[in-house]
Amino acid sequence: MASPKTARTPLMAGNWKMNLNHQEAVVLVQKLAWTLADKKHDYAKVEVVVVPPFTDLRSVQTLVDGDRLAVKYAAQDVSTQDSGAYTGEISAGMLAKLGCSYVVVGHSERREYHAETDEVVNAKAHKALAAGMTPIVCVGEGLEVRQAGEHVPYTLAQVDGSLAGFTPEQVADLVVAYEPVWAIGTGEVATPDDAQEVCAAIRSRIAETHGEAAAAGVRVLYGGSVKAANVGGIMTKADVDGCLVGGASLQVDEFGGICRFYDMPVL
Ligand SMILES: O=C[C@H](O)COP(=O)(O)O
Repeated sequence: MASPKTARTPLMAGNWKMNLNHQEAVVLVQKLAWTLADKKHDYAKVEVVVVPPFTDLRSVQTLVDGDRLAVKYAAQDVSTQDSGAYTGEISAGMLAKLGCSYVVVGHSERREYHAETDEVVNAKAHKALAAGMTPIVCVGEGLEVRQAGEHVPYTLAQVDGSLAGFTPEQVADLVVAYEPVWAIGTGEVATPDDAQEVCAAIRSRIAETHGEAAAAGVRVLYGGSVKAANVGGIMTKADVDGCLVGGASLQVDEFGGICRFYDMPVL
């Protein structure tokens, strides 16, 4: 398949989940920017995205704008609705107004604790894109599915459902994050070959459903216990274009190291 990895800009996204208040958020983003500035980080070479809780976004926006930082930021979720009587929901328009570049949709914790189906994830991804943000569409199997050897078809079914109704041009600009649930927050990182197997299958499926150009453009991330120590090996894989990082993104040195993956040992 014609999908040279070099044509895609690596993306490192740090999903803070329900951690850090708005003051702590500002401190972390400042420290991250300083750490990367010390290394003369080229943000055009590796995109850096933080994904704070909703309550932190305005403070992060103020810092990023005020200090003209190249760090981008994203939301962890978005409503399927535009406005109205949906208590607790946050619309894509609100997030776009705050300057979010990306929106994570369909994270396994949303799928598990909030019963989000592929249909809901798909609706959220469409809302994000319509508002000018890039969805980071999460997919991935649980332990039982993995043990049954069904992880590839299971994940591809999620890809099909979550990407329904997008044009090939839209898919080319999307981000898909493969996160095997058994590797999230457990310390059980998938091997680089495990990550490559499913990320390659996702790209092949997109080639079938949306064409070669979409497959060549779409960025496929791996997520699940990524750390500075193991990112080097994961990023050698041809179909892994970056990482969606949880726990390690709360530590500046860890996440800074992950963003500098090409300086890290390949284990
Ligand atoms: O969104 C991030 C993933 O859930 C991975 O989390 P983790 O790096 O803590 O395993």
